[in-house]
Amino acid sequence: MKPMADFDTLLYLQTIANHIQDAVYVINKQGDELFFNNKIERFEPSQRQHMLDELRSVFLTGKPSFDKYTKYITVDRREVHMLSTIIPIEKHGEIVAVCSINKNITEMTNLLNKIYKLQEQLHNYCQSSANLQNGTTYTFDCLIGRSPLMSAVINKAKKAACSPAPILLTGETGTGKEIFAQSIHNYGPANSQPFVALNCAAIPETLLESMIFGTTKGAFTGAENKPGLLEQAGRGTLFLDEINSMSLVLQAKMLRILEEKKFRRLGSNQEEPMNCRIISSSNVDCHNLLAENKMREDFFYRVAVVNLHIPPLRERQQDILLLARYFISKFNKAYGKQITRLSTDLEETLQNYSWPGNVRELCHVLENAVNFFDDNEATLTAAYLPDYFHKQSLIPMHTVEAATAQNQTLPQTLEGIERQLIIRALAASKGNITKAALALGIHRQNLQVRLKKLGITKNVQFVVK
Ligand SMILES: Nc1ncnc2c1ncn2[C@@H]1O[C@H](COP(=O)(O)OP(=O)(O)OP(=O)(O)O)[C@@H](O)[C@H]1O
Repeated sequence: MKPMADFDTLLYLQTIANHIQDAVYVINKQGDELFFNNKIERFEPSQRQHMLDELRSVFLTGKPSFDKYTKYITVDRREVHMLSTIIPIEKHGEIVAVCSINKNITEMTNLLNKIYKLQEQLHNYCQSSANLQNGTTYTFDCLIGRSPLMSAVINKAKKAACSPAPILLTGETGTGKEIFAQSIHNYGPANSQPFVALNCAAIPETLLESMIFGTTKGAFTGAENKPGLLEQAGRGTLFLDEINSMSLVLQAKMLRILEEKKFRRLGSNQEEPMNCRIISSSNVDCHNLLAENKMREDFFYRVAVVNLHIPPLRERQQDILLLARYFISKFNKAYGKQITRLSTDLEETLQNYSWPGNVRELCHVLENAVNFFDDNEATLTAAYLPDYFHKQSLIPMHTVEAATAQNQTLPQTLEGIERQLIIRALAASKGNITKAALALGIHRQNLQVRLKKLGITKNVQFVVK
C-alpha cells in the first residue's frame, strides 16, 4: 500500500476524531499540543489543566491508566462526569507523546442516578404502603429483578396468590422466600387480613406446637388461655418458614389440620375452624428430605399444592448489578456516602461470583464495602470486597483447563473445589456452621467432618482489603 503523506494522515485523523463523541488530546514531552479534536474546545481551562497534569504524570510513570473517573464542577455550577483513558505513545522504546481519550458520561450518570432515585422512592413507597397493619413490608413491586427466571416465578406467584391453595416456596438461603411470601399475601384477596410468620427452625419443638395451636389454662404447668398463630392469622396467611425443620410428629398433626380444616388448642376439646392460608418455605430440597424419611410424603403433597422455586442468584446474572445498585443507593443514604459509580472490575467480580448466600450475601458484602468506602472517592471498586473474593479470583476453579494446566488429579481438583465452596459458605455465614451447611445443602455434622478432614477453621475472616 502506498504510504500516506503526513498531511493526508493528519487530515484523515482530524476528520475522524472530530466525528467521535470522545475528547482526544495528545501532547509531547515538552507539553506542546500535538493533536486534539473539536470536543476538547468545550473543556473549561481548569478541566484542561487537570487533564494536562494527568498526562504529565503518565509521562513520568510510563504507565497507562484506563477509565479513570473524574467529576468536575463547571463555572456555571454544572457537574461533569468523565471517564479518561491515558496511553503513552512509544517510538524506539521511548515515550514521545501521551494521548488522552475522554468520555463524557454526565448524561448517562444523571440518568442512572434518576433510575436509582426512582427505584428507591418506589421501594420506600412500597414499604410504607405495604405496611398495612397486616404484619408485612413487601409487595411484588419491591422485588428487584428483571431476569427471565425471576419474571417467570413472579408471574406464577401472582397467579397462585389468587387461589387459596397452600404454597411451598423453595430455594437456597437468602433468595427472597420471605419477600415472596409477603408479596403473595399482599397480592391476594385476603390482603387486609393478618400475615403471621413463624420460623420453625428457631423455636424448640415443644414450644412450636403450642405456638401454632395455642393453649388452654392448665394444659401443662403454667399454661394460659392463649390463641395460637393459626387463630392469630384469622382469614389471612400463616407463613411457616424453614418447614424442613419440623419434626415428623408435628408434620402428622399439621397434615390432619390441613385436611380437616379444624384444630384444637393444646388442652382443649373444642374444635376451632382453620380459616387461614398456609404458605411454607424450605431452603433444602424437599425431595432429599423425603428420600431420607425426614419429611412425610403426604405432608409434603399437602403443603406443596403449589410449589414455587426461587432460583439462586448465580442463575439470574442480570439481576446481580440491578440489586447491587439498589443496595448501594440504600446504604449511601444510611451511611451518608456518595458512591456514584461501580468500577468495571467490581461489576465483573460481582457477576462472576457464585453467591452461595444469594441476595442476603450480596446485601451484606455491599453494606460492608460502603461502610469502609473512602469519602474522597466516587467509584466503588473491587478492592472494597471482602478478602475471600480476592482469593477466589486467584484460583480459576470453574475451568477444567485450570485443573489440567496444573496437572492435578481428579481427587486433588475435587478437594480444591470443595475447600473453596466451604470457605465461601463459611465466610458468607460469618462462621455460622448451621447456616453454612444449609447454604451448601449438607447436614451440619457432615460439614463438621469435612472441616476436620480439610483442616479448615470455622472462623474464616470477613476482612475488607
Ligand atoms: N429480589 C429481591 N429484591 C430486594 N431484596 C431482596 C430480594 N431478594 C432478597 N432480598 C433481600 O435479601 C434478604 C434475604 O431475603 P429473605 O429473608 O426473603 O430470604 P429467604 O430465602 O427467606 O432466606 P432464608 O431461607 O435464609 O430464610 C432480605 O434482606 C431481603 O430483603
